[in-house]
Amino acid sequence: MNLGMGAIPHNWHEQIINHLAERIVVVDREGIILYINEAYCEFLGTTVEEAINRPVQDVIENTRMHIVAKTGQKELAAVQPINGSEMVANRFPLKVDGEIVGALGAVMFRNPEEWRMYKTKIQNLAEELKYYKTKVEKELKSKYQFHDLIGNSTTFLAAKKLAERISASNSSVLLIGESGTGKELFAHAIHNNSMRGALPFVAINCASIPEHLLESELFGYDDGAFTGAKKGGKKGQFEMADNGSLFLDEIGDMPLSMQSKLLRVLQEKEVQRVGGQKSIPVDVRIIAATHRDLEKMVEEGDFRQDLYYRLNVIKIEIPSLRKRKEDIPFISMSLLKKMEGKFFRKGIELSLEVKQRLIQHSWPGNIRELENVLERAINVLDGKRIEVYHLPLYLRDKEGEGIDVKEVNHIMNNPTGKNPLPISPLKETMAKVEKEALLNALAVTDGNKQDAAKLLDIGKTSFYEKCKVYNIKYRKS
Ligand SMILES: Nc1ncnc2c1ncn2[C@@H]1O[C@H](COP(=O)(O)OP(=O)(O)OP(=O)(O)O)[C@@H](O)[C@H]1O
Repeated sequence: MNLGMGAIPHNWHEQIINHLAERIVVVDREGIILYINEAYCEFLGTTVEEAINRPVQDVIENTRMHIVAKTGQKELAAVQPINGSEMVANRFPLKVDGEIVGALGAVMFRNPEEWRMYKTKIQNLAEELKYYKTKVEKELKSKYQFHDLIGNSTTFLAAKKLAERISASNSSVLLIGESGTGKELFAHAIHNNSMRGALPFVAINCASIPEHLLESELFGYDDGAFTGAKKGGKKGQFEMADNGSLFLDEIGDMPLSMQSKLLRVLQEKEVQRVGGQKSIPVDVRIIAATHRDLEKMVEEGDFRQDLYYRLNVIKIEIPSLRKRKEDIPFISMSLLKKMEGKFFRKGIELSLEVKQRLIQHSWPGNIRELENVLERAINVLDGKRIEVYHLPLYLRDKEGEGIDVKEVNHIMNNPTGKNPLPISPLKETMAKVEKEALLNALAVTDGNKQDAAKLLDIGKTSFYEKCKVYNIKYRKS
């Protein structure tokens, strides 16, 4: 029994081929046309008789059939401009007994109508792509402003004030704080409040990108820089952030080799794409953040000192929630208000005991953890009041653990986080407030008296004198 094409009558073959595909051409090893169908000739504006036995390059514009017939390498979905239109061609080498004997080429779309339909579809896709591209570009804009940063404690307000004051400058900013303290929010707000606010804000998490991809992510790559590289190359985050701000999150996790490259870019203010020769000038403000102790990392040789100095022009320490417990009730209520909208709920409140538990907890995950706890509670809540049994187990079990009842009560009686001033002789109150202001400024600048004086807008000498009066000997943390 004949199971191959031989079973099909010979005079059917051409019809089958023509129905199957589009426009077809077959060449021999030398690239001479052995077969070409009428549809293809019609499209080319020639006839089968004229085309047969001629070199394929003389008949078909931009063809590579003669090359495929030599190399034996197939080429799929290759875009081939013919007659002013972009055609999509598949080219296959033909092998008989393991030897290349020629090549088969098929150009998709049998007639101009089909081509037009395809073109419309592609056009729609291209438009969609453009739409999403602009959308993504818009999303490069920063989302948060200073008023989104919740907190009334003096340490938090001092950090926020410092951030507001330095927004306008072009200097690098280093945000230090535990995970979930709001470093990214601060970065957004600083950018938004600067002259660059309307320009791109690009964020990159140095810890989440595999080491081998970090360089091309930051600096981009040129055409053919590596296998799998996108045709035409790709812009890196530095180029994307040009004229705007680049937020380098988890900078402490950047490998040493990349630190040197980053330093070079910061010094020279130009990038070189991976695999590229050209230097591209970039004007980018760097806002870096980390939860790590960079100074210790420098001492231990894990972070470049010169890069640390470059980044640490303005250092802002964001206090952990543990260190501003007085903010907990206020932040919890503000977060609940925001969540009410998301969950279509209204008037949710916290029971007294819940407030106590929240104040007692040490919040290693800071505001992110608090957000999760509250969101979980809303999800399991039937009524309006969040009770202890709505909290996750690890918070429910805290009963009695290291409670400083006095502190908790003080915070509970002062839910806005603002310290009420005692009723005592005015001079005494003034002195108390002044001392607290000096200490807070020192805490924010990590003991740097000159910066602390600037923050309080007083002269250095006056600052030193006041420190002496109040017997302040601040030690770096
Ligand atoms: N002061 C704040 N006011 C309101 N929400 C805050 C504040 N700080 C943080 N958040 C919220 O807490 C979550 C974590 O904030 P963010 O991502 O900025 O922290 P982070 O310090 O950058 O964390 P990580 O170091 O883990 O990246 C976010 O959902 C953010 O909206």
